[in-house]
Amino acid sequence: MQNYKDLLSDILEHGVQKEDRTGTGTISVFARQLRYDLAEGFPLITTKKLHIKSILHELLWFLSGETNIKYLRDNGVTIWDEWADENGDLGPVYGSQWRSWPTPDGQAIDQIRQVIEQIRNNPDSRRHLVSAWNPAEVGRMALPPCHYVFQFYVAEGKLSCMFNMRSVDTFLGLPFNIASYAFLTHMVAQQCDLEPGELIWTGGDVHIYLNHLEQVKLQLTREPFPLPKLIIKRKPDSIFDYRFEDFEIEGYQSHPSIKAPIAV
Ligand SMILES: Nc1nc(=O)c2c([nH]1)NC[C@@H]1CN(c3ccc(C(=O)N[C@@H](CCC(=O)O)C(=O)O)cc3)CN21
Ligand SMILES: O=c1ccn([C@H]2C[C@H](O)[C@@H](COP(=O)(O)O)O2)c(=O)[nH]1
Repeated sequence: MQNYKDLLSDILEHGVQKEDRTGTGTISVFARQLRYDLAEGFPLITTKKLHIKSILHELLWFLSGETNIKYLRDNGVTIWDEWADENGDLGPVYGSQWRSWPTPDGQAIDQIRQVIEQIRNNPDSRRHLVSAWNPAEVGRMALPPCHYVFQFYVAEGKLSCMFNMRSVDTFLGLPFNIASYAFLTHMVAQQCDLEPGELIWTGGDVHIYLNHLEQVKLQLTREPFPLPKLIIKRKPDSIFDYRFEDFEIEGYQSHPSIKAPIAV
């Protein structure tokens, strides 16, 4: 994960001060990319300890199509608490757009089901896309999608994934997002009888919040460890049948966690 450290250094060196919606203030650069070969290991940040449970439950919750935080709360995950209303609702965020994008004639499109069918039946297609950015519904979302679109690519028996983010909290959000899409790519590959290929992250407004600067500098003093491995213990019947217990991360060696306040 040296390239993640390089990105932090890049922002410290080239970032310009920008005010932001949360009032916290950031230093920010525009448009960056990171690449991970999933055959070389599972891309978990090792220069601080990550809470894998939150990442995996959030992904399973997206895939279930849910947009109420009840499932997360029931599983001890609090990362969406600040954005939910008094009923726990977030509006039509990721899960809703991924699984039931509304059509003008009152139907709904299950983009996840469709993209998996396409990958299986027409792997060479250049249209393996899932979009969470629905301009007609963004106004009703607690937070407009940050990772707003992802694309799969099949070549030589391998499945690669690129995910795009319009806005990136590089210290708190990005390590979660990279791990989450790595899990998703492994799962889709397994479902389509492919090997995992590359994971590519593309970021737009890539920032460090001003109240994360000390944490970032501490992280930059730490040497990365070798990457762990992901083991998926069985092959579920469909992409919607994975359970938390199906996943095991083997050999995750990391430096201690680093606390930081989240900008709301
Ligand atoms: N400012 C901001 N940054 C984000 O990354 C972010 C948002 N807002 N809003 C929506 C979601 C929620 N996400 C979050 C929220 C909290 C943590 C966080 O506090 N992480 C802690 C561990 C917390 C835990 O797992 O319980 C960390 O140290 O990584 C991470 C991602 C990602 N998103
Ligand atoms: O998965 C996520 C979700 C959110 N973020 C970050 C990016 C920004 O710091 C905020 C969103 O604020 P906007 O004003 O809507 O851009 O949350 C993330 O990094 N990853």
